[in-house]
Amino acid sequence: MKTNKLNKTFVVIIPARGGSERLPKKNVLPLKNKPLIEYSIDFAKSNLDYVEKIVVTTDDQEIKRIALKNNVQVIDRPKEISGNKASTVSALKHALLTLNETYDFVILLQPTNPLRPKNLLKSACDKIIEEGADSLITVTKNHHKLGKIVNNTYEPFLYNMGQRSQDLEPLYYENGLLYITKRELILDDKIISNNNIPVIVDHAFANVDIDTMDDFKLAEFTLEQQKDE
Ligand SMILES: CC(=O)N[C@H]1[C@H]([C@H](O)[C@H](O)CO)O[C@](O)(C(=O)O)C[C@@H]1O
Repeated sequence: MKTNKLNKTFVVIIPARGGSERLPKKNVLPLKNKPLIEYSIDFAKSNLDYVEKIVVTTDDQEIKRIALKNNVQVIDRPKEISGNKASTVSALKHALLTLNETYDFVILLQPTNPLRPKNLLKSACDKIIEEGADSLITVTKNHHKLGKIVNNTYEPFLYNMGQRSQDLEPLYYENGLLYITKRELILDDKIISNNNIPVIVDHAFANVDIDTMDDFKLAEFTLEQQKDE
């Protein structure tokens, strides 16, 4: 296996089920004429100085065809772990156990987060190695004043009504852009552990996480805006 400057091996795994419910066939929907999954494949390919291998795991023939056309390895994801309740980690674990090679870290790229800042993967890999962590997750600062509805009444959550937003305790959301996890953790059915580190992403791309047609339209809009900058 070739090694990168970090002397660790990274495999990118892109899990792409065929049977999305809210937005049918979402992983292959054309975003500006390119199937959604190709954004993650291309992103991984632009980082081949860090990444040893790119793998798509899928139960779907069309996704398989697109992945093969892009020259990446395909792992056939068994039906039992391809339903709408199947966890992402079960697909990653199956892929790792199916591959003949052993890698130090898995980089998970979700096809539903097609837009990522250019240097995200390299800076995240550098960070997890520098800090000696076993897992890494990308997050973004939340700018909403969140609350709960209890007994038909709104209750502010972790703030007081009228409190200035600058004075609130910062909260972050999981943006889904990228995860890095040590092989052993995945084999133990975990994507992040208590020893994880966050990478804070402050970029419009972090708002794009596609579950619905509205999310898809936001992706189109965000991509269009970015082109103008
Ligand atoms: C690695 C991981 O846990 N992925 C999960 C993602 C992310 O939590 C989300 O994309 C973050 O924005 O959410 C799901 O797609 C979802 O909510 O249906 C389930 C999926 O297993």
